[in-house]
Amino acid sequence: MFNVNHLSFSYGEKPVLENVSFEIKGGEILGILGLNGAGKSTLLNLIAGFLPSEHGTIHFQNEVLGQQSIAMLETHNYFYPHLTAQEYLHIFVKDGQMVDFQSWAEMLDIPLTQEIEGFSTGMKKKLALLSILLLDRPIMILDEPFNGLDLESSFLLKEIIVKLKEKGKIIILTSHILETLTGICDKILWLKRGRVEHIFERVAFDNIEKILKEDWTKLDTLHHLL
Ligand SMILES: Nc1ncnc2c1ncn2[C@@H]1O[C@H](COP(=O)(O)OP(=O)(O)OP(=O)(O)O)[C@@H](O)[C@H]1O
Repeated sequence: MFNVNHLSFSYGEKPVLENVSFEIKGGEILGILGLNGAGKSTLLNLIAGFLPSEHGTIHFQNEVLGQQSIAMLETHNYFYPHLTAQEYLHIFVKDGQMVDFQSWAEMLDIPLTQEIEGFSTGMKKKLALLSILLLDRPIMILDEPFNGLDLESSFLLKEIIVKLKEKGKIIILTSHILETLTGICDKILWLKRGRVEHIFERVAFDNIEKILKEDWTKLDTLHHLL
């Protein structure tokens, strides 16, 4: 079980997350939904330990979450440009771990011997994704993993996420595409201005769009402007 309890965070004087709590079981996928600036990336960065948590607790299997339990795919991926993909991936391989690089690379269309400098955005995303798959941690955090992926890669990524779930991983992901989240998630947490507005269980997924639209007040302005 993975538990986030009463997590709050501010950038300086600016509060960004307030009293965020949720829990996920092994083999569950939690989607995080929220408008731009709602605090999704901040929440994921706190969980991954990239930001210092100030208030609240994060536990995995009844212990304070350790970084060795978690792997995160960030929205933007940074690489040393003159490494080849293969050299980069080798950084993540554990002693004795057998990896069929060739098959992975062919499946994801990653040119193994090419320097990362010449990679497109989508290729970099897939390389970063493969690197965290090699880490094989029990908790996988994917911040907008579908951004920049072509149709085939998006389809493959969905399959990968479902396989990871079947293996008992805990997966937390964000997406701005509602259908992406409703298609694969077990629960969807709606983050609104840094607070948990609602956690939707799968049975309530059909209502999400209606509920979100009721919350949006800008349509009148749009009709007025056009
Ligand atoms: N390094 C930072 N310093 C100060 N404020 C920040 C910083 N990073 C983010 N913020 C602010 O924190 C709030 C939440 O940002 P965050 O990136 O977590 O939102 P998000 O939900 O991931 O947004 P998006 O959907 O646009 O990616 C925003 O108001 C943003 O301006």
